[in-house]
Amino acid sequence: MIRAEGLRRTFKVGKGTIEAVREVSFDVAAGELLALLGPNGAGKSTTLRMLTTLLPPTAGRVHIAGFDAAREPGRVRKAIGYVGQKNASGENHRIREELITQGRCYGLRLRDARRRADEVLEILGISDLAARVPGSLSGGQRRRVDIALGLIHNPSVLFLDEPTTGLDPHSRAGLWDQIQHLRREHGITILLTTHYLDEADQMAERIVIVDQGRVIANGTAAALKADLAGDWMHITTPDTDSAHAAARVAGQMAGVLEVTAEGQTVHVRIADVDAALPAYLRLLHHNAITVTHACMRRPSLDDVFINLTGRRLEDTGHAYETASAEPIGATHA
Ligand SMILES: Nc1ncnc2c1ncn2[C@@H]1O[C@H](COP(=O)(O)OP(=O)(O)OP(=O)(O)O)[C@@H](O)[C@H]1O
Repeated sequence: MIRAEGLRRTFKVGKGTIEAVREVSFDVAAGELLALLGPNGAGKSTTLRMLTTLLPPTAGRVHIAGFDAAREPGRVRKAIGYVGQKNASGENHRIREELITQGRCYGLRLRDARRRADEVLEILGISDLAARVPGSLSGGQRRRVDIALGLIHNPSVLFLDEPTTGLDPHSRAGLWDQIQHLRREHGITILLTTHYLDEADQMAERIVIVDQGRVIANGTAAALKADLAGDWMHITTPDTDSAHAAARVAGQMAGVLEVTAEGQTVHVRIADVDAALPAYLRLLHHNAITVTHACMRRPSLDDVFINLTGRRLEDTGHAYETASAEPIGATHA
């Protein structure tokens, strides 16, 4: 449904050139929900703007719903909805009237625009806001109105640029329910960008990680974590000699990716920790090594990013907090 092939975009700034997108290629199947994740300045918004015909690529091709974006931009625009980072509705226009006006801009007859406006209000669960003006709404309500506007012409593909940024955790969870509902009940293909690692982890079917204008990973959260990070086991021993002995034992186990001894503790990165931890404890017992504490940790998407780039997502820009760490009502620039 969405195909990005060798996308590249440079910007001239003064005498220099910024390579915002160097090489981005991926596909999104019909009905799939894909999250584009990456640090600030990675090239996510630029990619989205190229996919939605708002910006011509320096090189590469875009196909949406079978149409070539360079040759048939009008048909692509009819097939897609785009919800940018800024609010799309006028401050003082009543929501339903705004929806009807924008529906008319897409060529809907008045009767159809009215019917569709009521439909999208219903889909987004905001029928009670029909007569309100955007200026009087909460952040979460406004984002729903923006998405309703993006859906007014009944697109089969929806692009959302950081739809949950600036929302409190409760509104964010509610909006995600709506986004999941759009995909599940209405079969809409959705591509969104997000800052929130845990949000991408829990909600997206597939994640494309972008860094410095390039795709560096593409897969389900579970597959990325299993392939690129591995699970961890941590065990503590009574003394450093025991820890070193325990590290040697771990080094002989199948599936081990990394072993470090730190004081009395041993950290082991390994595939399939569920099976590995009991096996490791049995081996340590067999080697007469005492264990005073043992635990395991599944990797996060941040671990995936560290393994790919050597940097933490949190350190690469601002605003890479996890959803739960953000105070209620916080906003982002
Ligand atoms: N119109 C422009 N002119 C010059 N440079 C630009 C322009 N648009 C984007 N850039 C630069 O291209 C790079 C990629 O920007 P982009 O907005 O695509 O990143 P992003 O991943 O969406 O970041 P964020 O998460 O902060 O929105 C950045 O260095 C940005 O400053």
